[in-house]
Formats: sequence, structure tokens, C-alpha cells
Amino acid sequence: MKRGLYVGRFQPYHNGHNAVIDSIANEVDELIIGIGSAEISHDLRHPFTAGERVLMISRALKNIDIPIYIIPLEDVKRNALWVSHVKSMTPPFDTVYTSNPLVIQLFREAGITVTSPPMYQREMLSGTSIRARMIAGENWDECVPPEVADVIREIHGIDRIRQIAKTD
Ligand SMILES: Nc1ncnc2c1ncn2[C@@H]1O[C@H](COP(=O)(O)OP(=O)(O)OP(=O)(O)O)[C@@H](O)[C@H]1O
Ligand SMILES: NC(=O)c1ccc[n+]([C@@H]2O[C@H](COP(=O)(O)O)[C@@H](O)[C@H]2O)c1
Repeated sequence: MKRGLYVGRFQPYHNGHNAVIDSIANEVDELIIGIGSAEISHDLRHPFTAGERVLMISRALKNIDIPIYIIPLEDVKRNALWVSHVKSMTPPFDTVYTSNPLVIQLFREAGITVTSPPMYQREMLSGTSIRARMIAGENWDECVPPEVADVIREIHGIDRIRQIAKTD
């Protein structure tokens, strides 16, 4: 029985994340998705709340046929305590999937196996470039699963991010 943890901010959840999860789902029996910086929303780098990100991910993954646990994870001030904090909030896991250098370092120092999945179409599929497209009025919905585009429209997410960009 292998349980994996995939951590990210998912601002928003996009097709690159989706490709990674499709591939991880073939390697593990169960998957935990940790939504990082759960307490932050309504700023340019983090426009969406943890609850909105839960909705995006759970709808996009409705056809994945392994158990998935989506857990919001607030940041803590001390990096040295973060792995313990994550472990206290999640079911036990064997492997962490991430490409974030600090996350890799913290889990490896804690003796936990880390795997870095390949990047998919990174020039187009990054939260940063998708948020920029939203603000500029360019096509963004082709970069996210259709269920995520629906959630972003339901919550008036484009109006929100443009409003934040105006006042930032
Ligand atoms: N296109 C992609 N293909 C594969 N993995 C990706 C892709 N984009 C991000 N990831 C990985 O997904 C995890 C979560 O990333 P994150 O939510 O920060 O997305 P991001 O696109 O890098 O966002 P941002 O541009 O806002 O930093 C990280 O390990 C990141 O490296
Ligand atoms: N001290 C901490 O709270 C701490 C340390 C390392 C990573 N994190 C979080 O892990 C997440 C990593 O996600 P990304 O790979 O999307 O950046 C971020 O939300 C980041 O804030 C938090």
C-alpha cells in the first residue's frame, strides 16, 4: 500500500498539475493533495481561497479511481517545523511529489522520499502565466481543466483578479 503526497499552491489548479496527478495515480494506491499557503487569498500571487481550490481540484479529479484526500495546509513561520506540521494534518504518506527546491530539501532532511515529476508545457502551464493571461484578458481557460474554468467563472474569479491587479 503506497500513499503519495503532492503539494502545491494551485493558484489556479492547471493542466500541468493535472498531467502530474494522472501520472502519480498510476504509481500510488492513494493520493493526498496538500493545498499550500491555505490561509492566503485575494492577492496577485494567491487570488483563490483554500475552499475555492478544493472545489477546483475535487471537480477536476472526479474520474480518478483511487482515493484522494485534499487537505488545506497553512504556512508556518518556521521552515524547520513545516514537515511536522504537514504530517500532523495529513494521513501518513510514503513519497512526496514536488519540484519546489525548499519543499524537496525539507522533506529529504526529514528522511522522506521525494520524487520530482517532469514539467509539462511549462512555458504555457504555470500559475504565474495563467494569472497574467486572466488580467490581460487573454485566453486562459485552455490552460485549465474545464471543471476548473467553470469554478473560476462561478466565483467571478476573473473580476476578482483584475480588481486586485488594479489596486496592487
Ligand atoms: N506545467 C507543469 N508541469 C508539471 N508540474 C508542474 C507544472 N507547473 C507546476 N508544476 C509543479 O506543481 C507543483 C505545484 O506548483 P504550483 O501550484 O506552485 O504551480 P505553478 O504553476 O508553479 O504556480 P506559480 O507560477 O503560481 O508559482 C510544483 O511542484 C510545481 O513545480
Ligand atoms: N514554512 C512553511 O510554511 C513552508 C515551507 C515550505 C513550503 N511551504 C508551502 O508549500 C507550498 C509549496 O507549493 P509550491 O510548490 O506551489 O510553491 C507553498 O504553499 C509554500 O508556502 C510552506
